[in-house]
Amino acid sequence: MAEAAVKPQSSAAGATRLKIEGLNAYYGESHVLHGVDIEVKRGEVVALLGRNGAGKTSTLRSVMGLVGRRTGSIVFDGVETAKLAPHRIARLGIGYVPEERGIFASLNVHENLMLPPVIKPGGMSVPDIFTLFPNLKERLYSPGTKLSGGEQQMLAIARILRSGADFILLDEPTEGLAPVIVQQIGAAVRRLKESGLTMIVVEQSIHFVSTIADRFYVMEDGHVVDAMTAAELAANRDRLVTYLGV
Ligand SMILES: Nc1ncnc2c1ncn2[C@@H]1O[C@H](COP(=O)(O)OP(=O)(O)OP(=O)(O)O)[C@@H](O)[C@H]1O
Repeated sequence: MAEAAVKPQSSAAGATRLKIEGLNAYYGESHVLHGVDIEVKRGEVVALLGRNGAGKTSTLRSVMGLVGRRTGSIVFDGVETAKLAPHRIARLGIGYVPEERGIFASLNVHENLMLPPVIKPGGMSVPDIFTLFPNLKERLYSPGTKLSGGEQQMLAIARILRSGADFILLDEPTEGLAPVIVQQIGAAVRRLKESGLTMIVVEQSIHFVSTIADRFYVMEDGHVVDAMTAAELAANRDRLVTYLGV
């Protein structure tokens, strides 16, 4: 990837980009998040771990404003976003890659790639995207239906990078993918981090995120029950495995 592919913001590295405090979220009558507290600093890759139904996806959706209702505080780059509409939140530079990937089956790779509007200057150029994910260049005119799971995941990430988002929410990016593709996604995440992007990655297993994340939060029953740094991971692996039931 060329150096200018994703321009790091000028503000100091290590400053807080996202601070979630006392977040509660509801789908209709269903109260799914119960006081989530999470902080992400500039340039970090932060993993959200937890079993099925722990509230990881709901946390990402709350950051984007995509849950029915949310209370508490979600400050992004100094802006309180808890009451903002999803399109306003996206324009601040937050990009969401959902678990289901959302590739349009009837559109080809190029059309899918060009679909989202550019929301912020400094997004990745198409040549740089092809350097990051060469598979996409080879499949440029293949329809969405013909793509493998790995190609769909790469396209879903690429589409968000082109939009100029520099804070990326990745929901279970490796789900159902072969080990060799998981390695490619991991390498891409590391390169994006080197370019200055900040990311939250949701996963159910520690295997993938232990190779990419700086810090880990563990969720259970709609709130954060544990947190650790990458340096603390090895000493706490047994505890993590118990949380995750693996
Ligand atoms: N649209 C919805 N309507 C009602 N309840 C929901 C909805 N989406 C999720 N939930 C509930 O919210 C809780 C948290 O789900 P969430 O998807 O955030 O968990 P998760 O940790 O991401 O798990 P998964 O890996 O299964 O996505 C669960 O009890 C789930 O059943």
